[in-house]
Amino acid sequence: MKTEVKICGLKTAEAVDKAVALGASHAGFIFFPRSPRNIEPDDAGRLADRIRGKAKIVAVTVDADNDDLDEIVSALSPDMLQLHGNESPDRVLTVKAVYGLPVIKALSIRDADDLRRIEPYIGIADRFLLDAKPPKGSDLPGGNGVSFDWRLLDMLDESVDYMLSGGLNADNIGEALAVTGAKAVDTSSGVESAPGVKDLNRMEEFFKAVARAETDIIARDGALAGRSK
Ligand SMILES: O=C(O)c1ccccc1NCC(=O)[C@H](O)[C@H](O)COP(=O)(O)O
Repeated sequence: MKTEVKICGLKTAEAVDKAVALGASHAGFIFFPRSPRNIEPDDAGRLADRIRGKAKIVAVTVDADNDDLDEIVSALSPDMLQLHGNESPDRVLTVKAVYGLPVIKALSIRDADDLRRIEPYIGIADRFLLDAKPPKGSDLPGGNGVSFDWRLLDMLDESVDYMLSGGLNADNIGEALAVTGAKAVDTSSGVESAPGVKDLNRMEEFFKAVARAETDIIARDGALAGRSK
């Protein structure tokens, strides 16, 4: 099956068009003023109009209140909301009820206890984005370009629908997919030339690396199945 790819932190028409041309399943827009990827809702809405129906439009917010969400949802008309702060399961339920949109709940992972924090959201969040814990000193909850130990995901129930995130780039996505078997991945700084500046060549390299990994995994699984006959 084709891996879903979310490109996050899009800010320009060139990057948005390229993401979709390369086959991105999701396009993420960041609404967090401290981020180098922050975008005004109206600007994001204009960019999203270029690709509506071709990739899912995701509004990424951090502990946003309803006033902020009202403005973002009305300007962007997203397909999904990504809640990337400390939103509780109750808050996720409220956001879903108020906006009638599916929610991706982002969780930051460093160890097994962090992964267990997924439990109260199961059946509430529509999808999870498993990102690395921000490094000490970072004032961004995401987009930090760091990975977590992917082997932790061995303990995750197979029914959990998640996107693998955190420090993914063309050099490590093959190993990340081989270790986790993730069906969906997310990248931001790994396809940038500077914070907030998407690099079209790096985006292309990322998609090529995903395609190579898919071929390798099919070959590996085929060889394993052959051996067990
Ligand atoms: O990317 C940001 O600047 C950001 C800021 C505030 C909240 C979330 C943010 N990013 C969310 C994402 O979905 C990123 O793609 C994810 O954190 C992975 O980023 P990276 O490690 O740079 O690939």
